[in-house]
Amino acid sequence: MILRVDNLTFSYHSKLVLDKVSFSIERGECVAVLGVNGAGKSTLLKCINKILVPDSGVVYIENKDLSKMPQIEVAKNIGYVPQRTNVSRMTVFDAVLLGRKPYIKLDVTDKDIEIVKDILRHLSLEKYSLKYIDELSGGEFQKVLIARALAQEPKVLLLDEPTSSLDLKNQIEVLDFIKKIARERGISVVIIIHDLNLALRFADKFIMIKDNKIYSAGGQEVITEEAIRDVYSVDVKIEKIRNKKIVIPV
Ligand SMILES: Nc1ncnc2c1ncn2[C@@H]1O[C@H](COP(=O)(O)OP(=O)(O)OP(=O)(O)O)[C@@H](O)[C@H]1O
Repeated sequence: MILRVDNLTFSYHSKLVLDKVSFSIERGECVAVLGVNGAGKSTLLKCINKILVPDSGVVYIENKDLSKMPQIEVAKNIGYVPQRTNVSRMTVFDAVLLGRKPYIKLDVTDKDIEIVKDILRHLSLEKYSLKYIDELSGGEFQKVLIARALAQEPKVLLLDEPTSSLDLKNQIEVLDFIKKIARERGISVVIIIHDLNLALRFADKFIMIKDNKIYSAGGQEVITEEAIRDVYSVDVKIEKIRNKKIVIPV
């Protein structure tokens, strides 16, 4: 088991957001976190990434208590792509190289450069290498953030709506690439994603959050018409095409 969240409770001041949330993720598994706006999904990722400190509960990475881990170790273990971020003006290459920061002692090594080049190539970002990140489109910038997190070679990758600015082709390409790299390198992925059909295509497991708690968790079987009605207050029909579930709002 790579990541274990045990009884995590978090409040902003007196507002309870996460109430005794527990789940675990195996190596190479991709897990989608689902729930309405404001359900606490981003807060959950921030607690896992030690940006926020939970009121109670423990996050374990390979059985090590995250709260006792030095920040540099956290950075080697967890890559995080936030929903919104400000990055100072730099080239795409340098922005992705920043992902190597936890590993760089004195100088950037050939290995660091190779890793960055390889990821840029895989995400079709090579042509933007020397472009400044503030000259990119929203979707291109989102891909750079994903590339930076992958350059970190984390054990756990946390993605907060990483494809929200991407066009359909890029959404599929980027998610397929993340899935492939997760499988090959045994990276566990936790992704917040609003598009249920994209989630069904990408994720091995699903965690549905409602009223500060986990409503249900498991494989595709937890994505049912009833569950979606309960969690999102929306009526949908679930069909199967080529044995894959498709969610259709009715
Ligand atoms: N810094 C903050 N201070 C106080 N309340 C906050 C803060 N950040 C988030 N909240 C509140 O906590 C709740 C959970 O927010 P969070 O961003 O985790 O939800 P979410 O499920 O990720 O939503 P979305 O799908 O809209 O991104 C919301 O009610 C939000 O208003």
